[in-house]
Amino acid sequence: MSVPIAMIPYTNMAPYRQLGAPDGCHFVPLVPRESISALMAGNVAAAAVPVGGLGQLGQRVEMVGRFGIAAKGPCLSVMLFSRIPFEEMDATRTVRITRETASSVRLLYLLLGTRLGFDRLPRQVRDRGEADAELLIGDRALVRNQRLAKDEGLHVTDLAEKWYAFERLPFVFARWVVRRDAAESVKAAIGHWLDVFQVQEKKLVDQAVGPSAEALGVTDEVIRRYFRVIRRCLDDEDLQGQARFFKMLDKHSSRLVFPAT
Ligand SMILES: C=C(O[C@@H]1C=C(C(=O)O)C=C[C@H]1O)C(=O)O
Repeated sequence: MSVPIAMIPYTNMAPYRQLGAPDGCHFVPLVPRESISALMAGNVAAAAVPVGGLGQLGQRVEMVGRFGIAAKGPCLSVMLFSRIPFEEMDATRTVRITRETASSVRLLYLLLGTRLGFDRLPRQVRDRGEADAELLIGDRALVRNQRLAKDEGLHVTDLAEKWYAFERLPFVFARWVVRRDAAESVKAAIGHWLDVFQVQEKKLVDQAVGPSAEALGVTDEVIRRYFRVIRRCLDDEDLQGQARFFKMLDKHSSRLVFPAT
C-alpha cells in the first residue's frame, strides 16, 4: 500500500516535486498549516512541516537530514502588504493573516512584538473585512509581489528580509520530518529520496523553472531568482537561524496570538 506524504502545493516546493514521490509513497497536497494536523492524526507519514508546528508535534516526529525551506535575506513569498509602514503596525492597526501559515504568523508576531512590545501588537481581523495589512505566503504572495503593490500605494515587507536585517541569520520556514512510528522502510525511502534530491538539486531546479513560470504567469527569470533565494538543502547557518527562532519563541510565546478586533 502506498504511503501518503504531505506536499505543500506552492512553487517553492516544485524542485522537490520534480523528483517524484519517494519509493512506495505518494504526495497529498496540503497547505503548510494543514500538514501539522495531518501528521498529528497520522494521515500522512512525512511532510515538509512548518517549523512553527514543531512544538505541537513534539516527539511524534523526527527530522530527516537537513532539508526544508529557508531563506537568507529576502524570500519573495512571505510578504506583509500594508497601507502604512511596517514599523507603524501597532495596536491601533489591524492585520489579516492567511490561514495557511504556522511559521510566518509566528515570525510576524516576533518581528512586531520585539520592536513594539507584545502588548502593542496590531489586532487580527478574522473575517474578510477591511484591514490595514495582510500577511500572505506562497504563490499568492509571490505573484502579488511581482504584480506590484506599489501601484496600489502599498508598503511591501518581506519577512525573511526583515528577520535577516535584525538577526543576521537565515530564516527556516519548514523542515522535512517523518513520523517516529513510521515503518523503518518508509523512513529509509524518505531519507534516500532526500539524499538523491541533494545530489540532483541543480538539475531539478532547472527542470522546475519553465513549468513554474508558466503556471504563475511570470517570467522564467522571476522563478530562477525565487529558486535561488529559497534554500532547500540547509547548512549550519540555517540551523543557527532556526535555533534563534525557537529561542525567541520560547521567550515570548506566552500568548502567541494577535489580539482580536
Ligand atoms: C517561503 C515560504 O515558506 C513557507 C511558509 C510556511 C509558513 O508560514 O508556515 C511554511 C512552509 C513554507 O512554504 C512560503 O510559503 O512562501
